[in-house]
Amino acid sequence: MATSRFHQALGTAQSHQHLQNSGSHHEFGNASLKLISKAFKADVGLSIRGGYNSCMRKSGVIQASTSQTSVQSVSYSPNNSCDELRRKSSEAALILIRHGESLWNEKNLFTGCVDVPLTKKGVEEAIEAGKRISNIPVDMIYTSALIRAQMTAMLAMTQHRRKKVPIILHNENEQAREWSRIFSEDTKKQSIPVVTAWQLNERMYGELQGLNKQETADRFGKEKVHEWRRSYDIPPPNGESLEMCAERAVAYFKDHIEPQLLSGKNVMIAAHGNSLRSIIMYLDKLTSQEVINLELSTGIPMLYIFKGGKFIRRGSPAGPTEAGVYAYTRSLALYRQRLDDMLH
Ligand SMILES: O=C(O)[C@@H](CO)OP(=O)(O)O
Repeated sequence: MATSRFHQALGTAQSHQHLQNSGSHHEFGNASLKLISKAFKADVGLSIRGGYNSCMRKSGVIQASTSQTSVQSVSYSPNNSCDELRRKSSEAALILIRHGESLWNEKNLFTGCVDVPLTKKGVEEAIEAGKRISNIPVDMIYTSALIRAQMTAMLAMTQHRRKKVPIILHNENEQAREWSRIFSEDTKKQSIPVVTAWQLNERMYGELQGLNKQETADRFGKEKVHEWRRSYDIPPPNGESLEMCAERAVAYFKDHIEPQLLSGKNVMIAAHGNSLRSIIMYLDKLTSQEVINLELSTGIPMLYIFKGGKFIRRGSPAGPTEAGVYAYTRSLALYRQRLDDMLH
């Protein structure tokens, strides 16, 4: 019985850490983006990514930059001679979004791996999230296998200024792959591959799935239910603990998503409260005590920059305009400037 560990955890859990309010690492604060873009105008000719791409082309490693619709075509070679240069010079954006409100969030039911769609409010949250990331580059999208995460990703992308088309990859068998082939290179260039992975699913909530959260707390006690919901290593009855969820979600992140970031691709992940908590625990190097206090709201995008092998949290866009709340890096400011130039 891990009650004492639970009480210990509860002691440190007095003030919950809401990521969207944290606002840490805001390098450029509230400076207007125009000013940022101007300040870094000198960097325009010296595109970091350009240098990296030519290096990759020379080495024959790069396939089709952002245009490929098959993840299999991405080749990442850790021993490549250009790797060091790439690691030092390139940066990639990583956006994490917990899905918008689902019909079972609304009813306060434990959901886990039950595949429930969004509510109208959830649809609106996803669209709002999309507005906040509409100036951040997205080259690849990863979602769980569950419809609420997929709806969120797709709805968010309807707001993106670049207007690329997110396309779900069907790699389940040879026929699915063959039947979903695209035969135009131009069309491929205007699309974003969307990879669905069960490993990013919500924590499997075992025998709590479908139960009302309040009724469960009334029946088993508030503390026991908090332990099931937020402790790191105590699983709910016949379900996954956060630790077990991390074993598949973080492993998937390291094996499949990190190599994309390393190769300079900007990635968005649409997933769930607990699969994302486990990934954030890895990114922010949180302890099993600290992660207890980590709460994610529905439909709030979080931005990380991957640079020099490190993940830097750039705050979370909680304000009305993303420029004021995101801390843009030089490359992001440049990307936005290009969008402005292209669209005006
Ligand atoms: O029901 C669930 O699947 C999750 C997320 O909504 O609940 P909890 O807040 O307990 O992690």
